[in-house]
Amino acid sequence: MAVHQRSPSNLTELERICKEEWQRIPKSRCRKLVASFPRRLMAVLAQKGRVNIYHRKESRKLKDSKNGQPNSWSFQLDGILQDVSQEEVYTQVCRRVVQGALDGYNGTVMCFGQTGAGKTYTMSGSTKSYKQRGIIPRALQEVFQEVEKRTEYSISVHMSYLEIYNETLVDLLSPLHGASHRSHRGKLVIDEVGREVFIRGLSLHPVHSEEVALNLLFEGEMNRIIGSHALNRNSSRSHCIFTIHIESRSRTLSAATYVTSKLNLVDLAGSERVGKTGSEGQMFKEATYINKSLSFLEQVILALADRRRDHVPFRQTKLTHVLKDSLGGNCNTVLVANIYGEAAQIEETLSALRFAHRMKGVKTDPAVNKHLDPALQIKELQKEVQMLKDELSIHNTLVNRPNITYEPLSEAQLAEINSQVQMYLDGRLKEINIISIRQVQAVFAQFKLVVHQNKRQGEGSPASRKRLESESKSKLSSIQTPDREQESQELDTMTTDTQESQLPGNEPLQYCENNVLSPGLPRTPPSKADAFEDFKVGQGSTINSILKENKAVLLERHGLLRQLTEEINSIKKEIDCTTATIQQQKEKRETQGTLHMSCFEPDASLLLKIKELKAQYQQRYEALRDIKAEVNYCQHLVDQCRVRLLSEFEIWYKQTFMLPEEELELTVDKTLEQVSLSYCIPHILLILGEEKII
Ligand SMILES: Nc1ncnc2c1ncn2[C@@H]1O[C@H](COP(=O)(O)OP(=O)(O)OP(=O)(O)O)[C@@H](O)[C@H]1O
Repeated sequence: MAVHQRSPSNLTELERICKEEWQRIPKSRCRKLVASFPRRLMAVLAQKGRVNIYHRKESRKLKDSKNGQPNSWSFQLDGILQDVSQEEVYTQVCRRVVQGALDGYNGTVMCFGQTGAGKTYTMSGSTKSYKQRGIIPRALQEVFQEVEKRTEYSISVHMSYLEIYNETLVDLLSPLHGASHRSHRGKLVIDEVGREVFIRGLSLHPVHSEEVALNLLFEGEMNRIIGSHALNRNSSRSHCIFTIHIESRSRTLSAATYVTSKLNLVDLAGSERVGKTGSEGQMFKEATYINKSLSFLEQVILALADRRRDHVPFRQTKLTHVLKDSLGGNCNTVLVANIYGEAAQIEETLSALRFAHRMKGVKTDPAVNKHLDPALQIKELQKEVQMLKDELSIHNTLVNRPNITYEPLSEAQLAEINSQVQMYLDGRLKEINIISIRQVQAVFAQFKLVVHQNKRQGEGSPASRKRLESESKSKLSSIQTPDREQESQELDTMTTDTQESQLPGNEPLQYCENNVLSPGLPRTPPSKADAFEDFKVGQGSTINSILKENKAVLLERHGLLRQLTEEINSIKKEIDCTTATIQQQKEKRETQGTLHMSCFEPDASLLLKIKELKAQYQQRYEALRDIKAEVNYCQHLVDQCRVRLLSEFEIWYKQTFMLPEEELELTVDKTLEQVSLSYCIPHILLILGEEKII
C-alpha cells in the first residue's frame, strides 16, 4: 500500500512460505496460494486494490461483537502485488520515485509489516539469484543508467546506510565498522536545517558506478545486526535506511543553480507480539524497542493524516525523527505493507492493513530541491560584468570615445573632479565635461560637500547663505532635475488655463547625444520641453514660484466663491419659501372672510424671519461681489505670470543656446519691460492675502 500522490503500492503476502519460486513484489505480492490460505478469513481482490477481512467463527481472535465492533473490514489500497516478480515490484513501487529523485524530488520507499512477512526480501532481495534482487540494487542500477543517459547534466551520487538499533544510530558504512562497530554507536546526531533532516557524523560515500555502489551495499548488509527468533531465523532486528544522495547540475545552463535529492529506501524492523515469538532476554529488549518505535511511527502517521493537528510528535523516537522530511515533507513517499496470508497471522495482517490505510490519508507536498550556489553565482556575474565592459569598450571605440573607462574612479581622477567642481563654482570653468555616470556621481558628491561646508561657514550670516544658495541654484540649473509632474498637476487644477498649448513642451523634441555640452564640440540645443523644466527651477524660479503662489490664491478664492454662491442660493430659497407661506396665510384668511384689519397682517415671526434672511442675503451678495473681483484679478495675475514665464524662458533659451543675435535683440527689450512688472506681483499677492484691505 502506499502514501502520497504518486501511486504507492501495496504488497500483500498471502501465503506461508513456499520453499521455492517466490515471485513477489510490487503491488501485491503473493506466492502461489497454498492449501492453507484462509479463504474464509481473507479475500484479496487484486484487480480492485482491495483486501477484505471477514469475521468467521474459526477466528476467535477477531470475535469482538460484544463491543459492537464490525466483524468484517475492507481496505482500499493503491495497489496489491500478488504473485508478481521482483522486477514487477520494482517497476510498480520504485521506478517513478527514482526518476523523481533524478529530477530533484526527494523520495522514500518504505517496507512495513509483521516480522518475516517479506520486507527485507522486498527491499534488498534474496542473494539466491540475480533475478531475486530487491528494490535497492535495482534502484542503484537505474540511477547509474540514468546518469549515463542524461549527458546534459553533471550528476554526482553519494550513498549512506543508517541503522537504528535499540534507539541507537549506527553507520553501516562507517570506515570504523567491523568487529568493533558497536563501540562507535551513539556518535551520530540527528540535525535539522530548515525542513531538511540530516544525520551529523553519518559517512557519505561518493559512488561513480553501479559496481562500486553494490559493493558498498553488500558491505552495509554484512554489518546489519541479524537476530534469530522463533518466527524468522534471519530476522533483522533493526530499522535500516539506505539513502542515495543525488546532485544534478546542468552542463548547458547556469551551474550556479542545481538540484539535489535524497532517495531513502527503508527496511523497517518487523512488528511482533513478544509472547507469540517467545522472545526473551536481549531479544525481548529488541522487540520492545522495535514495537515502541513502530507505535510512535503510527502516531506520527495519525497526526499527519489529521489536518486539524498542528503538532506532529516526530521527535519521540529516532525512527520518526530521521524520517521527518520523508513522511510529512516535500517527498514522494511509497509505503509497502507486507502481510501474511495465514489464519494464524490474521491479527497482525489486520493491524498492518490498518496502518497502511492510515498512511493513505497522509498528503505530502513533493517539490524540487533547487539551490543557488552563491560562490558560483558571483563568479558568473563577474564574468558577465567583464563581458559587458568589453562590449561597451568596443562600442565606445566605434563611436569614437576611446578613453572612457568603467572601472571605479582612481584617487587622482577624484581629485581632478573635485578641482573642476571648485573651478566651476568659482566661475573659472564654464562647464564640466560629462563623460560617465561615475563621474556625474562624483561631481554631485563634490557639490554636496561644498554645500555642506558653505552651510556650516555661513551659519549666522543669512546674507551670505542666500547668496550661496542663489549662486549654486543658477550654476546648477543646467543639471537639475525638473519637477515636470508637479507642474503638470498644478496646471490641470486650473480650469481657466487655456494657454497650455503655448507651452514650449509641445514643440517637437530634439535630443543631442547624451545631452552633453562641452566647449570644443558643436552644441545641439536640448528640446524646449526639457529646457523649460530646467528654466523653471533655475533662472525662471522666481517668476515660476510667483505663478504657483498666484495659482494657489486663485484656487482658494474659487472655493470661497463657490461656497458663497451656494449660501446665497439657499438663503434665496428660504426667502421664497417664507414669502409663499405668508401669501398662503393671507389668502386663507381672505377666503374665510375675516373682517378685522389685523387679520390681514401676516405672522410677526414670519416677517422677522424674512427681514433677517434679506439682511443675510445682502451681506453674502456683497461678499460675493468682492470675491468675484478678486477671482478675476487673480486670474489676470496668473495669466500675466504665465506669459512672463514663457517669454523670459524664450529669451533665456536663445541666450543660453546661442541663437542668432538679431533674434535675440528683438526679444531683449520686451524682457526688460517685463522685469519691472514681475517684481510688483509679490506685493499684490500680499494684499490679496489680507481680504479686508481690498
Ligand atoms: N515473496 C517471497 N518469495 C520468496 N521468499 C520470500 C518472499 N518473501 C519472503 N521470503 C523469504 O522469507 C524469509 C523472511 O523474509 P524477510 O526476511 O524478507 O522478512 P522480514 O519481513 O524482513 O522479516 P523481519 O522483520 O523479521 O526482518 C526470507 O528468507 C525471505 O527470503
